[in-house]
Amino acid sequence: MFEGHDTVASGLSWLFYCMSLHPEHQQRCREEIQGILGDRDTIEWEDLGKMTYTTMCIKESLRLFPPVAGVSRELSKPVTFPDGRSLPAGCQVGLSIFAIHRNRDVWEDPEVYDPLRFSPEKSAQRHSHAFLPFSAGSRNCIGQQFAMNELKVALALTLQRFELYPDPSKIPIMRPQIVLRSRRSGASAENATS
Ligand code: HEM
Repeated sequence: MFEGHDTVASGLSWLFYCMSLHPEHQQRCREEIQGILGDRDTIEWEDLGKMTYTTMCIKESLRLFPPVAGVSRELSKPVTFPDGRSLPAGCQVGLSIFAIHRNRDVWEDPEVYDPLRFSPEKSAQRHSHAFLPFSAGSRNCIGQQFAMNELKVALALTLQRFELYPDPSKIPIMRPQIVLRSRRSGASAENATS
């Protein structure tokens, strides 16, 4: 349940929340999706690769609210850091994905939701491990492509029908468990056609 379900549920909840807070990005995604789908209410495989702005919005949401906020590893060999400090083999090391995603040395105004950080040009300038929602290395997430596709499909079909608004009476409170949850929903939806 943790790997395939709770993670996507967390990612989707925070994505809806980000969209509700940023109607301009929400509308740009909606227009992109309408341009791809036209009158269709089903999504074909080829549609997914065309959702470039939507993908940037999803990534920015995964940066600010990584469903898996941290991972841990047991060192199989000693590690020496650039500053000369080192850790011996056998150490348990915790890695905060949440903190990496908000590192001021890497991300300008890290608290700001800005999908354009994930434009191809800006992404190319960044270290490959600056953005790690699916971890990295040999034990990274085997479901990441599937997860991204689920998020795209769910967002596309939702934005086609609904407008998302923030709910000020239910501002979410982050609750990092194994998966980053919220105590409250944070957003509500209204039929986009009414
Ligand atoms: C937004 C959704 C998801 C996120 C953020 C996510 C994140 C992660 C992360 C960070 C890890 C590494 C854990 C670690 O290093 O200890 C992981 C592992 C894993 N994920 Fe995902 N995941 C997501 C969705 C999925 C889906 C949809 C599936 C399956 C269809 C899946 C299957 C797995 C499996 C099997 C592992 C363990 C891989 C291994 O240990 O070799 N994940 N995931």
